Amino acid sequence: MIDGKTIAQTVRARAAERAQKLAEMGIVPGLAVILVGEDPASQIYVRNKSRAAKKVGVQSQTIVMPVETTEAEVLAIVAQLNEDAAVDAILVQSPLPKHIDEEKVQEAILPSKDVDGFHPENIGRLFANRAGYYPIANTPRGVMTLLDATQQTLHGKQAIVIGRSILVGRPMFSLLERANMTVTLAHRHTPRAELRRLTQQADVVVVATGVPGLITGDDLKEGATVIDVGINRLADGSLVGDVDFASAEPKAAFITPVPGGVGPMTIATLMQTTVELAAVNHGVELD
Ligand SMILES: Nc1nc(=O)c2c([nH]1)NC[C@@H]1CN(c3ccc(C(=O)N[C@@H](CCC(=O)O)C(=O)O)cc3)C=[N+]21
Ligand SMILES: [Mg+2]
Repeated sequence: MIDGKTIAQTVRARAAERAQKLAEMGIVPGLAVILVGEDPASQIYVRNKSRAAKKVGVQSQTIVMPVETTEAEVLAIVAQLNEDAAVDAILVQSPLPKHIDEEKVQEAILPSKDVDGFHPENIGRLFANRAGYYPIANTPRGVMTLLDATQQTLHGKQAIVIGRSILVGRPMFSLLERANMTVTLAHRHTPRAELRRLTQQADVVVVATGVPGLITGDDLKEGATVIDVGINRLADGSLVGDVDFASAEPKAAFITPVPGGVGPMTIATLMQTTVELAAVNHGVELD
């Protein structure tokens, strides 16, 4: 079992150390989170983010806006945060209400404050495998930290990513390819039988679809590493991933639980990225 909570704690502690170093130079990393509407899951994540920020020494502010907020109003807040020297990192919680063009909002955030790594300029840098520092989406980046903690060789092995979102699948594909894996990107149009054939070959399976129980033990190769990015709340209030844990766990060499796997890692990585942006934006070199 890959213990996301413990690994997240290690990442947070390291971010706290670096934030402390910056504070000694008079730089307090600043994170601004914009939440539009009252989606209950989003409220939980945003609360978790501000809690983590407090622990790490990141100055965080959450801007809560009503569901009827216009796109222009969101863009105006983003513009204001772009100008605010105390703000190093801007995150607009997804999903936004349907009347707001999410891509337009993502593109309005300064690439140098784009803590989610969703701006096309940052995505382009990642996809093109450019050198130098730029923010990378926190969920897939956190997944790489989890894989690193398993201390296995990725180089030359096979990976499959299921789901092609900007939040997870696309950047995940790039990061695994960068680790010199052979990567397949599957999605809703991949025929079911084809998907099973592909997952049965894979050494690393990353599932990010929002379909509970999509992947079972029968879909896996013996000894696979299984990363479950899904978070699905069932009618009884329980939280499950996209992987049927009970059947997958006996076949997997490593597997992440839900909750307590990728979720806490995403938040810890967000703190890591915020501290890095503060350093880069103030021209400070961190070790
Ligand atoms: N701009 C933007 N950036 C994001 O990174 C982003 C987003 N929008 N929208 C939604 C997704 C999802 N996400 C999660 C964060 C924390 C947990 C988390 O803390 N999960 C806990 C459980 C939380 C619970 O009880 O519901 C766990 O898995 O153990 C989950 C999911 C960030 N996302
Ligand atoms: Mg500051």
